[in-house]
Amino acid sequence: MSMLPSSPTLSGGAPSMRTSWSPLRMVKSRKAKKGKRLDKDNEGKDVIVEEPVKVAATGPSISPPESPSSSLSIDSNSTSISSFSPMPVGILTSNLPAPSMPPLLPSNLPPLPNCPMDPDGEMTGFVEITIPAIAGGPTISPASMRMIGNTKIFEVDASVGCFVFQALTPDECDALIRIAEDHAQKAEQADKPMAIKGWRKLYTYTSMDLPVQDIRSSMCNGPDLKSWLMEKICKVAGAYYGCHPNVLKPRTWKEPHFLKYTTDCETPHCGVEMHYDGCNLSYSVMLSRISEYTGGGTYIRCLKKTIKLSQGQVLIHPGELFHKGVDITDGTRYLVVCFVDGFDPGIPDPSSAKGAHDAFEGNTVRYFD
Ligand SMILES: O=C(O)CCC(=O)C(=O)O
Ligand SMILES: [Fe+2]
Repeated sequence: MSMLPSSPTLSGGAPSMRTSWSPLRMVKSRKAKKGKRLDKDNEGKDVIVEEPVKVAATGPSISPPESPSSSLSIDSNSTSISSFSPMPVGILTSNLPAPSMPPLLPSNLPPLPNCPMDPDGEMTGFVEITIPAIAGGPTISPASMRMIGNTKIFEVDASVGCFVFQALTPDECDALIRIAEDHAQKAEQADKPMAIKGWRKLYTYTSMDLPVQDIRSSMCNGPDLKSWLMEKICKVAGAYYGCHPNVLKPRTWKEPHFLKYTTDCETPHCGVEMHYDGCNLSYSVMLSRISEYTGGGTYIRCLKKTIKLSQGQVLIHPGELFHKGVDITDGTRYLVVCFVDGFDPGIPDPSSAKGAHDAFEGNTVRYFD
């Protein structure tokens, strides 16, 4: 069931309040199962990761374990989510001086959109507006947009729980790229055994990865980018899926991680073949400007769509959806990717059986404010 309108229409009248929609409607109670993914351990060896599903989606009344009360409102002045896994001891080995930091962490986070859920489990307060996407990609496609708090959500397809929103500002994205590259440059210069590690292969299908946590390690007192990113994304993701943001956790210490594609090196890393992430939810924040690379985008197999995000937009999708990172043909494309566990939206991939790597086909879609 696609929520996309059949033709691109612009609703002229006032936005309609939609009360019947809820992603929870699509949630099926399923037997707990294990996600599987080929992975690399800290030493670079291949391992198969089996992640038991921690919280199955059985309905809207989920009490988060770390939540002080069952209320879904969160202190909007809080700048960190206390439940994130601490850094492993032994990583903080660098005594390099902390580089001067751009003003990345805002002192006041924007107000948290309260999870709009009434006692009967209905999502309320969503405003649905049908808008046409603006030309800019090879293909123009309409998007269904709704609000969660002050955040505009572009639903790529609600039936598979796949959506886009503006998570970071362009300045924040530029700062993150600079921080990651500074870190990687230091790693190249650093002497062993105190060496910090730069771009490296952490997963089977990607080869230029860098855990966000490493940044903190190399800066000693660097910013807790991990918590900052998780909070920014999970507030909205939690509200969308109907779970408390604090139950959403990075799958391992490697998450979230920077991911770099470039044609500008000896062994170019241009894309990622078709795969599923095997976690509960995945997010990918686009750090690069569209103009900084050609090709690229995230192809979602069941939707036959390649999504090209604008700088600062994040794509969120269930970890079971098959997708691929389409090859770039020029330039550099940076993302922050995170494999998230803790809440299973219970949305299986509706396309063919897992394991089939079908050919790239379909439209390219961009979403605009
Ligand atoms: O490049 C992309 O857009 C997707 C990356 C991805 O799927 C992954 O790292 O698991
Ligand atoms: Fe992926």
